[in-house]
Amino acid sequence: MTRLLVRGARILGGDPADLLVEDGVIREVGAMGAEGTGVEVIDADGLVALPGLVDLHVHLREPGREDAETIATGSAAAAVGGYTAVFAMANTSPVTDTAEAAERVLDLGRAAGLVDVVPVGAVTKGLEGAELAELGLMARSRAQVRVFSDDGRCVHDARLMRRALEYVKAFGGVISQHAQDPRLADATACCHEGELSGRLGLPGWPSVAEETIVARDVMLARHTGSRIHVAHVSTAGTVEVVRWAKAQGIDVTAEVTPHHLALTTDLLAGYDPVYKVNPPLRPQEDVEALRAALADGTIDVVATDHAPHARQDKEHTFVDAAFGMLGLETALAVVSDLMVRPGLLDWADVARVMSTAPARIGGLTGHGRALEPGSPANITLVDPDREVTVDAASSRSRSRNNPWHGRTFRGAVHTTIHRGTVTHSTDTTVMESAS
Ligand SMILES: NC(=O)N[C@@H](CC(=O)O)C(=O)O
Ligand SMILES: [Zn+2]
Ligand SMILES: [Zn+2]
Repeated sequence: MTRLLVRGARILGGDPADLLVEDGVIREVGAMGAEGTGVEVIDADGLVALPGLVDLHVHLREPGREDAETIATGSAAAAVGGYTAVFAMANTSPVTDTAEAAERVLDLGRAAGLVDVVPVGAVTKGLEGAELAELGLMARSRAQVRVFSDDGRCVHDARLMRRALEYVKAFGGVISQHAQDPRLADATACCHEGELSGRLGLPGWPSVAEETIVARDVMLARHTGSRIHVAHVSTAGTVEVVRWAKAQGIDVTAEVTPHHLALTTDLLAGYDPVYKVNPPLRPQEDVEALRAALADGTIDVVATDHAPHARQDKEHTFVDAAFGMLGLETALAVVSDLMVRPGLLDWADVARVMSTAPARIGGLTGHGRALEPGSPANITLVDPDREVTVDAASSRSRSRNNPWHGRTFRGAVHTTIHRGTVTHSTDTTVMESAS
């Protein structure tokens, strides 16, 4: 029997307690005596214990672009970031649009063994936006797909979106929408449309291209009685729509990325493609609205949209570079520094937005649970006072498109425990007591 004792962690930032883990399950929580023999002990004095983090939105690139990331390297980055489960988007090659493809992602995740890798199924075949994929077969497969998304592309055909919502309702699924009206923001659009895009001569991506799709989708969710999730919200107007829809009782949830909470469009002035991302970085007013919406619960989740890209795809002129940036290893530090330190969120809120809510939205029962006896031992220990300076070169990701290189954050993941096994630790004092 493998036993692990976490000594004196502040549960959700509250009172300290000991957590005893046996065979992948939390057995006891409280004040425990001497550990006895054969117990691995983690001294968690001063650390905060959260339920293992869950990321609703990552790109792991396997199959097809293993030069940018694999399920194994992405899982390693996830463990470093405090994650115990990640939802792997379907925009791989081939696309995850069949039961077999979804099961393959699941199996590769299990083989890597560091986090639960949960496949997201495509909404439409080949992400082409023309014909629904095999949603029911993916749902009934071993992978039990519950989240469907054409992420990278918008499901822009209202009739298809309506059908998809009706379909997934039958098995409690959800559609995660990449909201980008392709007529208002086409594939070349790469900079928030405003004064700066004009000055830089970059094709503009107006906020309204996101907001109109979200407005349409919440009405389709109301009409169908189904569930919609808005991926990577980037504008204040989208926040208003989501707030209104929730007030109507519409079943909508929303996520924000660490980069949209922290970075603004003026970073594009140097034309550095590391800041090229979809949706684009927005002005400060939007960033502030996003922070406020996360704090007041209008936005449910922080998801990274971890989007690794190989050098040859990213190191181009701005207009030719790929969209996307890394996020898994740094998300908790960004949220700690930007949201917890100024008092916009407390650690119980972080547990909600980075674990409980994403697990619930994605239908994962083994994650996001209270740290109490009987729960699976998915636990993240955070050192709220540790300062870390991000070094892109030391990333576990296979890619280097890291927008945080050189930045210092206060608050860092200390240890990640996945199903009772330590998958990441910054602590050299983790020890096995003599048996
Ligand atoms: N976010 C991005 O800029 N890129 C994502 C796709 C996406 O999330 O839309 C990718 O797959 O690289
Ligand atoms: Zn997207
Ligand atoms: Zn994405």
